[in-house]
Amino acid sequence: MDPEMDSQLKIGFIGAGNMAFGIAKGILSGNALPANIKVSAPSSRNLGRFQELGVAVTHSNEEVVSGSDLVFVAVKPHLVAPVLTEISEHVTERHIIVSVAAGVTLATVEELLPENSVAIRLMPNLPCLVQEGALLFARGSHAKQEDGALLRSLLHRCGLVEEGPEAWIDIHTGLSGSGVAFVYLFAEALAEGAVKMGMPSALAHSIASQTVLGAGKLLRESGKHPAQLRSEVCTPGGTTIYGLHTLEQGGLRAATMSAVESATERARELGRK
Ligand SMILES: NC(=O)C1=CN([C@@H]2O[C@H](COP(=O)(O)OP(=O)(O)OC[C@H]3O[C@@H](n4cnc5c(N)ncnc54)[C@H](O)[C@@H]3O)[C@@H](O)[C@H]2O)C=CC1
Ligand SMILES: O=C(O)[C@@H]1CCC=N1
Repeated sequence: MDPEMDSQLKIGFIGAGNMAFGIAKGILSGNALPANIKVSAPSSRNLGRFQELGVAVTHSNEEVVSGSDLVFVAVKPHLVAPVLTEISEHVTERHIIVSVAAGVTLATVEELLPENSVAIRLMPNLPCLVQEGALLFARGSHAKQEDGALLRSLLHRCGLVEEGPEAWIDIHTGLSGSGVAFVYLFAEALAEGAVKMGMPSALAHSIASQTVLGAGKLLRESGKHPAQLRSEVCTPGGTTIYGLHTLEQGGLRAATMSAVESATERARELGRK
């Protein structure tokens, strides 16, 4: 989409939580204008920070739908059905409805919207806030390639945006939607290890976050397999291989694989509700 169109598209958010805020911030760092964005939530609690972005806020979901071309549904998964039921009569063929709810399938979304509605399922993650998200979307049965292209263009400043089959969305939820929390747990443990060895906590946390950032940036920018980079850090008989041996004994690799598996299974379970 050309930047001109990008700046004219009317964008709505139903739900004013952490993920809506992350996507809104990412979008606003591109060509979208705050005046073209409207957000709804039942209480004013979370709306203040959107107002600080210059975005219009309301308590009416209907108002968001009526005034938008593309609407992100960013409520908790169990609220998607009641919200779609509520807005359904206001959804027309001009709308693109984008659900970011974990687990909720395109079939469920399409069933609750008028026939032939354009629906897209998107799984973002919280680093959209700093334009380093990892987002995967799948198009519903009436969403054309150009609808996907429009969404991709809108989100391009949120981070890496990929399209795939719907079956991969739950996996991406475990890998990346939830995966960021797994990385935070690891970062916390790194820092706590340093605190245990006598380093002041603030410095340990600052160095741990820079270590995660630097490792991630090098991994992405080098395009190397993580095992290759890991071997480049390891001096034979040096410190790293001793530490890695301890991590393997603690089952970090198996535990991490199981974490992605559990989160994926949970997303699938949420989708069956
Ligand atoms: N937080 C994250 O890292 C990620 C969250 N998601 C998905 O995003 C969705 C939202 O998650 P969060 O932002 O974390 O939740 P949150 O609890 O921070 O936000 C939910 C928002 O929905 C609003 N809301 C509640 N009932 C509503 C209604 N009837 N109409 C309009 N708004 C209503 C709440 O006031 C709140 O502002 C979930 O479905 C989750 O699966 C997806 C990827 C990552
Ligand atoms: O925990 C959750 O269910 C959501 C989906 C991915 C990240 N947060």
